[in-house]
Amino acid sequence: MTNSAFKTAAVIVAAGRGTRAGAGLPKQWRSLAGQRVADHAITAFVTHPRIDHVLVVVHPDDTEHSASLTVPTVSGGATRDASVLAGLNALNDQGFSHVLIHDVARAGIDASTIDAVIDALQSGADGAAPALPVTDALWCGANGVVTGTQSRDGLFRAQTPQGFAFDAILAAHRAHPGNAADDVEVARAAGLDVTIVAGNERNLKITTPDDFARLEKHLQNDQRGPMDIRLGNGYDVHAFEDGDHVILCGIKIPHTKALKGHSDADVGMHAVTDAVYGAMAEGDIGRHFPPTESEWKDMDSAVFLKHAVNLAASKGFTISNVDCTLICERPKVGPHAAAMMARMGEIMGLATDRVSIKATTSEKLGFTGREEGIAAIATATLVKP
Ligand SMILES: Nc1ccn([C@@H]2O[C@H](COP(=O)(O)OP(=O)(O)OP(=O)(O)O)[C@@H](O)[C@H]2O)c(=O)n1
Ligand SMILES: C[C@](O)(CO)[C@H](O)COP(=O)(O)O
Repeated sequence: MTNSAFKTAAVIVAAGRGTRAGAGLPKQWRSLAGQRVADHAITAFVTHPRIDHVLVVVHPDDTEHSASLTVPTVSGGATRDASVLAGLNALNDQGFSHVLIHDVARAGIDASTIDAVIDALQSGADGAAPALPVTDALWCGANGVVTGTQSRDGLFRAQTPQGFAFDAILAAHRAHPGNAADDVEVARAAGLDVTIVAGNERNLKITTPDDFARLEKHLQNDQRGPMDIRLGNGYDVHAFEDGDHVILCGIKIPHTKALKGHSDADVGMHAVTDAVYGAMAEGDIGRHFPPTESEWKDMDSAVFLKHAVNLAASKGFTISNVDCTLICERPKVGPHAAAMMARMGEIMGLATDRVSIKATTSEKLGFTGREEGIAAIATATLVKP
């Protein structure tokens, strides 16, 4: 069959009462991730480029809800079979070569599953439907006790949309006595072969109250998009002045000079703090703690780093790692590096294998080589899942 002769309708059955989903509004009219269950399912077909027409089968008592649908509707019957047949009868003689029959309750239906069914039909299959292989062990049971086991070999969990040549499935439904589990059963009773295509876990059928949350989780995961990964860098310099110790990455180290600064002049911690701010495009320490404000005089720089870490957490970021290089001839950093990593990890709530503190000299070149001060450079990685 050429593509021009291939004209596909979708029948979405939505006339059930949803009794297993709990009391109240039938499940198809309840809200899920910002829109009604029915709207999720219908939109997937209406927006699909290979679906030419969408018909929704609704319950006559639901006009208050179905009136706002933007696709044609017909009234369903007392059973799923009867509702499907009502939909097929309504589309008869309208030139559709094929039809996809879908449960409105499978609101997570995605375009690629619809494509897989249509691909199989275009390859010449009488019928095609998505399914997932059974992966759990299967038991028989009675009165809360296992009475036997059942092989799962060759067993599948059937999904919709189930697609068929239009005239063949209409004739099959008209001839069927009723009470079929699905349209594949009806088709097979009429001698049609049905191809299995890959199903999808998010194409679950909302049946019980828990299924709303399960499907919502799938939809949210899909909407979440790629992980947000940010890198920030920080650079700081402090000059030496008279004194007997320096504070580097939170550790007091005896030295022949001190570092000059408004706060405790912890050049390493400042570089890391600026890297965290930088990853969020949140400026630097000076923006959050202006040196013109006396309250930050001689301040423990842990206050600045904690502020940056808390700001990251409030924006949903986790700090994945930080790496800081101290640039100085003296004091020697190596003997203190482990204590520095432990202290920085403690402040940031990070394991020590995510905090790297290392040092280099500048081979006696420049201001660090002349021991006029210490420089530090840092990188931070922030991740939002
Ligand atoms: N008389 C019926 C019965 C069911 N369906 C539709 O068939 C699909 C699968 O049925 P099911 O999940 O069993 O839905 P309900 O019949 O609504 O649920 P319940 O059995 O819990 O009442 C649903 O999209 C449902 O709306 C239908 O159109 N007409
Ligand atoms: C059609 C179906 O969704 C395929 O898995 C399923 O058979 C419908 O079953 P229900 O008993 O009407 O929920």
